[in-house]
Amino acid sequence: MSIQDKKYLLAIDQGTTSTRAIVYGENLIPIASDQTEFQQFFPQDGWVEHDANEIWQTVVTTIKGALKKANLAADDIAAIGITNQRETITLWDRNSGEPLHKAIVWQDRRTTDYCAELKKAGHEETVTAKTGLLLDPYFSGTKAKWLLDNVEGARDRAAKGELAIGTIDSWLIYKLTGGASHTTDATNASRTLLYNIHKGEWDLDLLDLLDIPAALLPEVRDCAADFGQCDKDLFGAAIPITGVAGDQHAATIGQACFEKGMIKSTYGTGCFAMMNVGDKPLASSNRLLSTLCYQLDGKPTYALEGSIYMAGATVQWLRDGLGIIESAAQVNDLAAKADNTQSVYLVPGFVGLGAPYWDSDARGAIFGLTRNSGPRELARAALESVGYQTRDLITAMNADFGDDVSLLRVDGGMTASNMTMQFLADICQVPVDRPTNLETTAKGAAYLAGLHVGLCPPPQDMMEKWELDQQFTPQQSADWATQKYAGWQDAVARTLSTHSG
Ligand SMILES: Nc1ncnc2c1ncn2[C@@H]1O[C@H](COP(=O)(O)OP(=O)(O)O)[C@@H](O)[C@H]1O
Ligand SMILES: O=P(O)(O)OC[C@H](O)CO
Repeated sequence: MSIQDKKYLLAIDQGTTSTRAIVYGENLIPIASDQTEFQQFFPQDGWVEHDANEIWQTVVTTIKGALKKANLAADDIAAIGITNQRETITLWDRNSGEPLHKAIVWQDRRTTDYCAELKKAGHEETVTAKTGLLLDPYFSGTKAKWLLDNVEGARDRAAKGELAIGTIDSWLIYKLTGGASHTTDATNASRTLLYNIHKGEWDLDLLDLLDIPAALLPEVRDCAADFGQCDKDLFGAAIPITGVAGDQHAATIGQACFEKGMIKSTYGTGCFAMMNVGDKPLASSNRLLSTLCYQLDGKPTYALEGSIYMAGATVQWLRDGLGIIESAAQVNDLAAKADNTQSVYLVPGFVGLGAPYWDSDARGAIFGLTRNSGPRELARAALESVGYQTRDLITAMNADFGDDVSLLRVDGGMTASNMTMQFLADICQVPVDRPTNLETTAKGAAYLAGLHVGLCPPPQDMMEKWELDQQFTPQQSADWATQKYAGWQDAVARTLSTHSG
């Protein structure tokens, strides 16, 4: 069958806790999917690792599972798109394809001291100017250096050209193509701390600073490009891989935020807000990240990003840590019964605070408890913390962008909570739009793959096809929002590790 006769696309969504494969039919309608979780390793306090081989196996089984459920053969698939947890890094042997160590996950804080040393030595300004990022252990570069310094023999073997390094997309492409392609896309590259977002290339000064040999790194391509073909022995046909983007970038594409000023916010475990800022990078003066939004036809489009570590994960804490609910969905009924006269604030700094505070040493705190406070007020405070944190990001984005955000597109598991979405609209004082398709990440990856093989229309058409499920408009006054938010700001100030009280 020639590629023009094939109607189906397949997206791999390789996330932090699970891997999903989704088969799409015409007009990007999902027709079958398969999902599997994999093990999280916590070898020390603050360390988080994944077994790259296990991830690879989950990709193989979910692809086979999704094809089976769709009743299709590999030969029916026109192209594969890959989207992935970002920043997580793995080092492997180029010949055997075996990892030398477990992958170091984006949440891992083992390079905190090294980042502090680099900051102290005055390197942050240069790093931020070149990459748009901050000297934080979140990003891949310092993790890559840790691997080279700590895996026995890695530096020698790297010097001999025997090793390869890459983010999860790059690892999966390598495995899918039977070792034929060591590539990545510009969005994933832009999260490594090694990629110059202005020049669109690996930055030799930064590679030098972090002591990482350039020969280890993958070749960087557009998001819709030829990344190689699957080894036909894997699924029975040599399916081309033609779309790749980091998960938050793919969600921005899946939400059709193709115009400057459009913003999406994804509420899963954490929350990641991304604003399309057009064809020039916008340096943040408010501790946001300046990053790639996507790159098509060799032309980069840039974004401002705010990353929050705890959104739905705070609801999980109510369930698993406090035991006051049995399922995430129950939080809504509980919160709906909260006493409106109480002002309880929960600052979810369980693993530190992300944007715009970037305080690794802060820890969670609850303020405003009275003798009448109980599970109901805590449930409401947990949901509201998501709204307050989003207002933090929007305030920073408005200041950086120079124009106020007028609409927020949302997606992710937590958007099922109408109460959270209404509070989000009220506290941010902007309409919140929830689309019919909440699997925007996988959809974005499938779109990129389809765009390259001519199965998907240009971005403008995608914007017209975006479908609203429900809009939440602000029901409270701006004064109400300002007053509630002032209480949050006070609570955060008292939670930061620099607070002296
Ligand atoms: N009805 C709900 N109300 C509030 N939170 C919810 C609800 N359903 C799911 N969640 C939260 O959403 C998160 C799951 O969203 P998902 O997008 O699947 O996350 P991820 O892709 O990061 O694993 C969980 O942390 C869960 O606590
Ligand atoms: O896998 P997720 O959905 O938790 O996303 C992780 C982000 O890409 C980390 O930057």
